[in-house]
This record gives sequence, structure tokens and C-alpha cells, in this order.
Amino acid sequence: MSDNTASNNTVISVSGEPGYDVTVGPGARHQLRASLPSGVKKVLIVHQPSLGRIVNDVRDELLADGELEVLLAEIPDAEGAKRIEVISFLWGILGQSDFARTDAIIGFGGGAATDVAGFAAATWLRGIAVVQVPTTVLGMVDAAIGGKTGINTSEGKNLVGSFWSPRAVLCDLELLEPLAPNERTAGFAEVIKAGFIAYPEILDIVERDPEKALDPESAEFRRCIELAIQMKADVVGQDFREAGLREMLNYGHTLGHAIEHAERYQWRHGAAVAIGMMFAAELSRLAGRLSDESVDRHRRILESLGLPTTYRAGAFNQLLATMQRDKKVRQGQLRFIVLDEIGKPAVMQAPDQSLLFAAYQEIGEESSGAIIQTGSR
Ligand SMILES: NC(=O)c1ccc[n+]([C@@H]2O[C@H](COP(=O)([O-])OP(=O)(O)OC[C@H]3O[C@@H](n4cnc5c(N)ncnc54)[C@H](O)[C@@H]3O)[C@@H](O)[C@H]2O)c1
Ligand SMILES: O=C(O)C(=O)C[C@@H](O)[C@H](O)[C@H](O)COP(=O)(O)O
Ligand SMILES: [Zn+2]
Repeated sequence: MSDNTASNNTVISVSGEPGYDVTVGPGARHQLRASLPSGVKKVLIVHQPSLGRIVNDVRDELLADGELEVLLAEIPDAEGAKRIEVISFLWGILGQSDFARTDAIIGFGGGAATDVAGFAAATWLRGIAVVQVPTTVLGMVDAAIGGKTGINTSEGKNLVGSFWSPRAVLCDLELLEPLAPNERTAGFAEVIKAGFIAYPEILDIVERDPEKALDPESAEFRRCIELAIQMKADVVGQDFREAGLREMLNYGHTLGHAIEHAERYQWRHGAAVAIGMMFAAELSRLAGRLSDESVDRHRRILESLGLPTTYRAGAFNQLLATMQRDKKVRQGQLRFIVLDEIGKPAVMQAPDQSLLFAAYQEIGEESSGAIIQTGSR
């Protein structure tokens, strides 16, 4: 971590063109005015419905110096926002309000909101500034950082989008207070991903006390969050456009995205990724790359947090068809991020369908789906 200021904020820098800072800590949202590029006259705050009250306060704070015009755009909740109609709605507001290249968008909400706000910013006038204020665990450790923006189509998840870096990311830990426990848990799947692919310290913390790791008041929670952010910042700083290294961040996502699609986006992203990581671990083991113990460790850790590790046994063919549209496919061949050991991700090229099926059998059963639907607690 690069800097720990008196205000109890940690600042993690992401290198790139432009580089930017991720500020983590209670009250980080109050740095929003200072995080906007100089010369901005208008800002559009793109936010989820549940955040109306806090967004009004944020608007009042931005209006205080009398220099900004601040507009609000409420978008549909969760994956319902990641649609072209919502982008078109935002383009309409930007057009009718004469947003110029020097103006800015603020993404305020979970990963769905920051993905949409980022994509609107990337496409308006071929690119205006965006500052991200993630309000979920998942948004803070993953979605708001790294500049992957986009929407879903009826064929699959995140099939349309762009790489467009934010000017700043403000992870205000106070904003997590009203977040439902199931959302915190689902978001933690991406924290665990960071543990499996790069920072096993996260896994050790969770193994010692899963409840504490999930408690936003605990030092353990903060340490896990900051390690996951540091990991994402390091990776996207080296490989912004996913030419190689960045693919590791897709651990668990090939099957995970197919599950989200099969469930018509009613499942939480993190929950689907948890199952996807279990599948990738089994695939790694069956290919002789990962030990039985490391696979058991996946299952133990994910289940200790209440994350799912199994999915409908009969769904393999449907999921396989959807996985063919994964962005990592090359010349029609599927590619998976696997592990050679914990902390050592690698790419598996074109695995046999029989191997995929065998790995799927290890995770296939009737799933309860209990914690994972949008809107459940
Ligand atoms: N761009 C990336 O690099 C990247 C990385 C990971 C995930 N994602 C995307 O992020 C999305 C998932 O993000 P998510 O898990 O944050 O889900 P989400 O954005 O759907 O938010 C989850 C729920 O929490 C609510 N919420 C948000 N903040 C809240 C708060 N502070 N208090 C109470 N409720 C709050 C939302 O209204 C929503 O109902 C997926 O679309 C996924 O594809 C993108
Ligand atoms: O930032 C990345 O790169 C990731 O892969 C992070 C993932 O957690 C995230 O869900 C991402 O949106 C998936 O990317 P996609 O390219 O497979 O859509
Ligand atoms: Zn993800």
C-alpha cells in the first residue's frame, strides 16, 4: 500500500495512461470534488435506486462551491442496468444537457452501476472523464478498478464494452453499512479470487475466522479488501487491455458468466464466480496441475463464507454452449484460467470436452441458490 494518511485512508496507485489513485477508507466520498478533473463544469451522477438519499447529500456537497452543475440519473437495479436501453437513456441526458468533452460522469453504486457509468463515459463524445464511487464490496475490490466497462446482450455477459480508465476511485467504507449481508458475501467471492490467484494471505485470514473476515468493522476485513485492491491495481497497471497477464482476473468467470446467463442474471455475479472457481479448481486437479488438498481448500473456504460450490447437474451442455462465446476463446477453442498451485494461475488451452465434463461432474448437483438471488438477504 503506498500511503496511509492521517484520515485513515489508504491510497493505492494504478499505473497507466492516465494513472489514477484508488482511495480506501471511511469518508472517502468527501474527496469527490477534488477528484474531478480541473475545468469540469457539469457532472452526471449515475446511481442505483437504493442510493438516492446518499446521492442527494453528495450532490449538495458538490454544489457547495457554486462552480458545478450536477445532474442525477437513476438507473435500474443490478443487472437490469447493464442493457443498451439504459446506455441510450444516459446518452439522451448527456445530449440534452450539452455535456462537453471537459465534463464528467460519476458512477455511484455496485459493479453494475460502475460498469454502466464507465461505458457511458467511454462512449459519450468518444470519451469523457469518469470517477467511480463503488458502494459494494465487489465494486470496491474489482469492478470500479481497471477500466473494464460494459453491458450484457441476450447472447451473454459483458459482450459489449470498452476499456476506459477512471480518473479516480473512491472506496468509502462507510457506504458499505447498509449493504445486505448476502451482497457482502457474494462480493467477497472476488476477494477470495484474489487470494487463490495471487495473495494467499487472504485465504489464511478467512480460514482463521470467516465471520471476522466478512465483518466490515474488523481489521481483517480491511486487510482483505486492501490486498484484493492492490492485486487488481498491480495487474491492470501492467496489462490494461488484457493481452496476457490480466486474464488471470478471469479465474472462475468462464463457467461463472455462463451460469449468470443461464439464470437470466438473477444470480449474484460473485456467487456464480464462486462456483466457477470450484469448477476451475477441479479442472486443474483432473489435468494433474493442482493437488487434492488445494481443491479441498477451495471448497472449505468458499463454503465457510456461505458461497455456493455446486450447480445443476443437468446443465452442462447449456453452459458449454454459452462458454463458447467467452472472450478468451481463440480460433473456436475454449481457454480456462486454472491454477498450477495456489497463487500460480495459468491458461489451459482447448481442454477436451470429456475433461470439462468430468470436472463439471465434481460440482454438479441440485443447488439451493439460497443466498444468491438479487434482492434476497
Ligand atoms: N468491470 C469489472 O472489472 C468488473 C469486475 C467484477 C464484476 N463486475 C460486474 O459487477 C457486477 C456485480 O456488481 P455487484 O456485486 O456490486 O452488484 P450490483 O451492482 O448489482 O449491486 C448489488 C446490489 O446491491 C445494491 N447496493 C449497492 N450499493 C449498496 C449499498 N451501499 N447499500 C445497500 N445496497 C447497495 C444494489 O442496488 C444492488 O441491488 C456484475 O455485473 C459484474 O459483471 C465488473
Ligand atoms: O478486470 C478484469 O479483467 C476481470 O476479469 C475482473 C472480473 O472479475 C470481472 O467480472 C470482469 O468484468 C470479467 O471480464 P470479462 O472480460 O470476462 O467480461
Ligand atoms: Zn468478476
